[in-house]
Amino acid sequence: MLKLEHVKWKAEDGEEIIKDIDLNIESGKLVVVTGPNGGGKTTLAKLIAGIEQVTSGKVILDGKDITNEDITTRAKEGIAYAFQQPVKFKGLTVRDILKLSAGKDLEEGEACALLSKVGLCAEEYIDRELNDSLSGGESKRIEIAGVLARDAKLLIFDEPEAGIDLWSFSKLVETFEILRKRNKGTLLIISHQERILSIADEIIVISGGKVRDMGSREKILPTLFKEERANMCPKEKEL
Ligand SMILES: Nc1ncnc2c1ncn2[C@@H]1O[C@H](COP(=O)(O)OP(=O)(O)OP(=O)(O)O)[C@@H](O)[C@H]1O
Repeated sequence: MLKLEHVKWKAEDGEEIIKDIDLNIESGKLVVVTGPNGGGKTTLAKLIAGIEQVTSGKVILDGKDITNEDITTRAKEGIAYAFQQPVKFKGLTVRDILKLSAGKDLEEGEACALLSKVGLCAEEYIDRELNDSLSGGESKRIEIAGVLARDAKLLIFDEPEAGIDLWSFSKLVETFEILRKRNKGTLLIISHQERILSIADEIIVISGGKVRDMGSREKILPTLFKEERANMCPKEKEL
């Protein structure tokens, strides 16, 4: 469903951050993108969602070349993206943002069900304003609920575990598993979390702007941490 062909991205200073990435992601899969900090995972997700535009190469969604389409058009084509650092919208309530994300009026019950999927008590949060009074973890969960509200073909979550308490995280992992079972759309999750890696159909390891490895969870997981160890500097290994 999603194909990247020779995708490269250079930052403004000319440094090549994404170096010739080819990917083929099948429909209905739960794919986890992992790898060391600074490896290029978020940049890759932004290139897929259209937040950044590729320097060269192609992005193809369901056979359609969307390389030159902007973020709004890609959202209409069915790509939903939950930022690593959620965006705040002063003046809007949680209910407003869920409606906007869904692109339709939501019944009270539907909005509450979305909040419950991310471990938030709807009664307490539905009329809260999206301002600085929300904690980082609360904002993050509301942002994820917004992405879940979208009937998207490709749901991208950037480190959904970041700042989320263990109970809510378990709830979120359950939600990811339910979404996968429904086989409705593809989930692309950037994560370092073992619990998320352990439910992946496919794992893609990104490091130094390249795909270092990819394949089924059974193939990748046994060697994943050994490889990370091999990449450590000698002093670190001695610890
Ligand atoms: N706009 C930019 N200008 C310059 N450098 C950038 C820009 N965006 C990202 N980078 C650099 O590109 C590299 C990859 O960043 P990216 O955020 O994609 O990594 P990541 O794998 O998601 O890391 P993490 O696991 O820490 O979230 C980093 O070295 C980062 O500093």
